[in-house]
Amino acid sequence: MKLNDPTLFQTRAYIDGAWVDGDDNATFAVTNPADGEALAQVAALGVAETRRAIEAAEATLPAWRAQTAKARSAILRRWFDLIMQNQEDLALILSLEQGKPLPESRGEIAYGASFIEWFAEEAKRAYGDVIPSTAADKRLVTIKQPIGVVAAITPWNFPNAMITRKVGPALAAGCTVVVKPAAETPLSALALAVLAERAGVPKGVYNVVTGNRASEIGGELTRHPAVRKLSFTGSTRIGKLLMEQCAGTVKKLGLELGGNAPFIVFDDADLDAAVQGALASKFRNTGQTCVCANRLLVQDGVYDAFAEKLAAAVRQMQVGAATSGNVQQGPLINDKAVAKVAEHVADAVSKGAQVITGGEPHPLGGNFYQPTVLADVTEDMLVAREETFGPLAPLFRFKDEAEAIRLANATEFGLAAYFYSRDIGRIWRVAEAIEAGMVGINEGIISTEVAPFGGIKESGLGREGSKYGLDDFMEIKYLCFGGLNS
Ligand SMILES: NC(=O)C1=CN([C@@H]2O[C@H](COP(=O)(O)OP(=O)(O)OC[C@H]3O[C@@H](n4cnc5c(N)ncnc54)[C@H](OP(=O)(O)O)[C@@H]3O)[C@@H](O)[C@H]2O)C=CC1
Ligand SMILES: O=C(O)CCCC(=O)O
Repeated sequence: MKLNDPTLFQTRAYIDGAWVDGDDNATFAVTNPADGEALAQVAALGVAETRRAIEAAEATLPAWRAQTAKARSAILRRWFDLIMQNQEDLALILSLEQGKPLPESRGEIAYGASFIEWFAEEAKRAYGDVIPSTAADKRLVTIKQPIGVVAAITPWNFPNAMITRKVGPALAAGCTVVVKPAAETPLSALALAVLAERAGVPKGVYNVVTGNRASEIGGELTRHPAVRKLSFTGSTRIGKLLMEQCAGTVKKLGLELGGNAPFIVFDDADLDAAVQGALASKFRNTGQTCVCANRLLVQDGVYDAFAEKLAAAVRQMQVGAATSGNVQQGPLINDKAVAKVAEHVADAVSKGAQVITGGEPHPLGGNFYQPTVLADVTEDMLVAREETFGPLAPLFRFKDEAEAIRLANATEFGLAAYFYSRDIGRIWRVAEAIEAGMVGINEGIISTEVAPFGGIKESGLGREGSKYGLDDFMEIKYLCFGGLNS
């Protein structure tokens, strides 16, 4: 890996401002999903080291939260500047461990940095209230205070931005953090730690516990009473498990879990715009985002035309390794991910779906799968219920608006949804009827640091980013001042 600044490449965990090995010196391999090449052996930590990280975060909490919001903001701003100054190196590390094409990785670094910049600004706006009193001799006031030590467990699909979207508001609020990055992608988390240290984040405020025994690290993070909030992005199965584990110490929870996003194309849609939106939403990060369109619902009158246009565009997509030039689709993260796409395709085809394009592992082999479009997909197929998390666009057919809404909401998930229409009445009706935390209307890309990201139903709890994001890391304290008449 040829970096402009080789010191960004770290393989030891970062606890209390020091780079550390696991107590037993164990390591685990981080590989490039494009070719299986070993990139690094990274320190594999366990329960004892996790506890030390929590204790470091606890010890430094009083000093960090005592700093003025302006002082914390200045440090975060320097961290943002350093991330952007090192965008190219960070993007390369990210692409090699995660697989997304370099331009997408550059985009993720800028997106990730934007949360640090945004919360550096929001740090200064954690206002309380003065509540009109119900008694003449009392004054009622609220203040906001940092919740305490935060644990963040992050996924491999956004190795940078899922950390900054949690750590930015936590640090801005005055919390300290222990991050456990996904075992597939710890190098991006460690590179962020190098820059945090350089920016002046004090020791113990940002800790990174690397490891490949997630249940041990997660067990300690959810058990330890000093951890007051757990922020998790990942699968619904693990989110539910962590929720149970947090019950014992009643931690506050932020959960960004799975989705099953509908992408609806009505008869009156601008079809070319809908195709562009579908490409962006479905195939971003090779289909591996929780807000990726999972079910494309297309109205009868435009079904064939949309299918043809989408398939033509998908056939043009270049597939390859992240660093191999003009590619739009990288490898999937691992062989399990490839197997899930293949299972969804096989199940759909066995029940009558038609492959319009793709439908097979890519000739490049390994973790590459062809970008795929399936037609005649129906509700009894696996793709209707499960998140594929891969480059598969299944086209369902519907007759009218009521059926579209019924199909869209026929899922336990409620993260993102998208629809294309030019009828303003329909736009309002559908936007209000859809059960999702985020709705893209004539738009396939909805993520930005200034808007609230999060889901309803089994897609999670809380909102990240935006003016609401800071509150999730703060407690409201009510102060009742009495005795004013004496
Ligand atoms: N909402 C989203 O953005 C994401 C959704 N997913 C969905 O989940 C599916 C499976 O992906 P997968 O990577 O297995 O997702 P997981 O939920 O298993 O992993 C996400 C994070 O949780 C950690 N983790 C796993 N098990 C535990 C545990 N028992 N205690 C504490 N932490 C734990 C992982 O660590 P480790 O890496 O060490 O196992 C990782 O850091 C995907 O196909 C996709 O459908 C996946 C990733 C992100
Ligand atoms: O898949 C995820 O969990 C992260 C969503 C990426 C985004 O913020 O758009």
